Amino acid sequence: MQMQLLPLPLEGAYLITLPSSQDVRGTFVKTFHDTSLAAAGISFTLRESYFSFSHKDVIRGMHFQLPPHHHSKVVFCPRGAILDVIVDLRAGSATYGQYYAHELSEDNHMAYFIPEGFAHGFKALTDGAMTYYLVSTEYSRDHDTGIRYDSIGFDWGVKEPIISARDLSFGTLADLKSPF
Ligand SMILES: Cc1cn([C@H]2C[C@H](O)[C@@H](COP(=O)(O)OP(=O)(O)O[C@H]3O[C@@H](C)C(=O)[C@@H](O)[C@H]3O)O2)c(=O)[nH]c1=O
Repeated sequence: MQMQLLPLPLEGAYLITLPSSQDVRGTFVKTFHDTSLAAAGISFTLRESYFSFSHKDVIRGMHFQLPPHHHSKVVFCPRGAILDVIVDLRAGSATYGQYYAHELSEDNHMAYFIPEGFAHGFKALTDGAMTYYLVSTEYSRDHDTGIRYDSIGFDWGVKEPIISARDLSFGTLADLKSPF
């Protein structure tokens, strides 16, 4: 089962169509295939994996880890649906500060490959939406940070999101001095 990687306008980021098959028992979905990523020039070593469940209209983000614990991630949504957003934070990048948004869901079997130097966040479109991560570094509390979700120029389509106090405490994209 090869994966189709669609290059995004933000260089190095991809949308992946996860290969799937259905039969009388249900659905089978492949979530990671090293050879497919390598064919796109991506070297990814899995160091940590986790998932969250979110109520509808929860926003989590926009998160990243600081160097030297910065990472790339594969993100997908095995249950429900999320509106997933990435922002290029690479100093000197032609698309610095630009975002890309796409729905990931249990129905479309889409995933992101998010390279190092990006912030990531999402809005849950359904109750109990599951967000699943494969990550290339381990969690480091002292390096885990972010920028305000509402400072990236993206219309999240929700007036009063459910969001953590930590996510509301972040600085803005405009005030960020890129660590990447
Ligand atoms: C991310 C993370 C959190 N934690 C702890 C910290 C805290 O007590 C609890 C919940 O953490 P958070 O509130 O940061 O969870 P959450 O807001 O879901 O964090 C996630 O957000 C999205 C947008 C991402 O891109 C992920 O990489 C991750 O940062 O889990 C870990 O132990 N390991 C981890 O890898």
